[in-house]
Amino acid sequence: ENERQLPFFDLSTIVTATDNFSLANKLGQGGFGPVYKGRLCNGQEIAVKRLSKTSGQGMEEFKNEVMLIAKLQHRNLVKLRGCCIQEEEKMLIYEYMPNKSLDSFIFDQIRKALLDWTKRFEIIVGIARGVLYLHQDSRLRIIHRDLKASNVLLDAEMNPKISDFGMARIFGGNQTQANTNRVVGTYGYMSPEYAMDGLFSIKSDVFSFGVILLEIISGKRNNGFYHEDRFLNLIKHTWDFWSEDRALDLVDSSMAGSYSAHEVLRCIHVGLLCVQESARDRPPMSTVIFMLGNETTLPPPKQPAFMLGGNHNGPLSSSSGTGPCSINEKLVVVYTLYKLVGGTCDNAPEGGEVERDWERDPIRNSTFSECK
Ligand SMILES: Nc1ncnc2c1ncn2[C@@H]1O[C@H](COP(=O)(O)OP(=O)(O)OP(=O)(O)O)[C@@H](O)[C@H]1O
Repeated sequence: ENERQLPFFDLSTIVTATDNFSLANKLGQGGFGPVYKGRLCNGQEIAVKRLSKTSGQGMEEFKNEVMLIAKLQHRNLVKLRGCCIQEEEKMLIYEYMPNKSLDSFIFDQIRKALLDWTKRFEIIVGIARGVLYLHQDSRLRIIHRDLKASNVLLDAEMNPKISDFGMARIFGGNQTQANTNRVVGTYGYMSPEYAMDGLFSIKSDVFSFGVILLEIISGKRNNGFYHEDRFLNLIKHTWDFWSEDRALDLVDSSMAGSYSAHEVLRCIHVGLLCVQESARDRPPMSTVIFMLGNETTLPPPKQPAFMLGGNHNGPLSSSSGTGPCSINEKLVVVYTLYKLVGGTCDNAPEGGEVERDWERDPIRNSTFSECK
């Protein structure tokens, strides 16, 4: 029992559990490194994230962060069971989620049919509750910073569980610069103030949540989205439909019309409130949950931030021939274009919540300011 409280696993335990990190057990490759499925000798299934060796963080810091994060518990968070450290190797051990990630359902032509409206609505509310816990209810106040459909895993009952929370802290340093592909793959979910100015706050998570919500309803990715031969993104698409009073045209056709139009419209409305251009206008997660579950009058959404998605073969590819241009180059282009067509740039989140990547103290990282 004593051992169970310590979240440290022996390397030999993990080697046995994963059959020496066999290819057959590899679940996938994320920006932090490969992930393996494992089975402990008591039969419990685990997922092992083997961190690439680029982390600059010391072992003691790493252990401390894992101990803090492992204490967070909520039915909509993937449980971090602990870690395994051996010389230069660092691994994170999570509970295993048999249904993989949300993106493997909502963007898959066959599997998306398994998600009817009731289930999709439950998933939306579940994600919202998980994020609220991170923002408000846990001992540590956590801004996730990388909320996206592939970071929402599904358990055996298809309950959504958020993963990868606390990675900024666990991984140390600036996680978004750990891997370029990672950034490119993720920025369809980034709020404009985070993408452009490195400002993150609970409101940048709200923005990402709004994108996931719209993706769940439409079955389309915010990035790399084409419509009638035009490169569009889902946010712009939603806004256009909404403005033309035909928001239901957004709904994933695999739901075959069997949904409550009233509920769907309300959800789209909430999604649009979450992706508003100005962080200040976006509701906090507590309000989001209230709005999803109650018949209150919602304020009209203001124009969202129209960021183009993360398709680096898309119209913003570098022409230099030296590989894709940097994320910031692309975003500057997009954002400048956006401003030229009349968007405003009043993006500063409320005072006190604004944090800048480059000003963060990597140890006493304010993403995790302790709550009283
Ligand atoms: N606890 C888990 N249970 C089951 N599968 C998991 C678990 N954690 C991760 N996976 C799977 O492992 C793969 C890699 O996951 P990971 O979170 O590292 O990367 P990602 O979300 O694809 O990208 P990123 O690192 O940018 O977040 C994904 O296919 C994911 O579904």
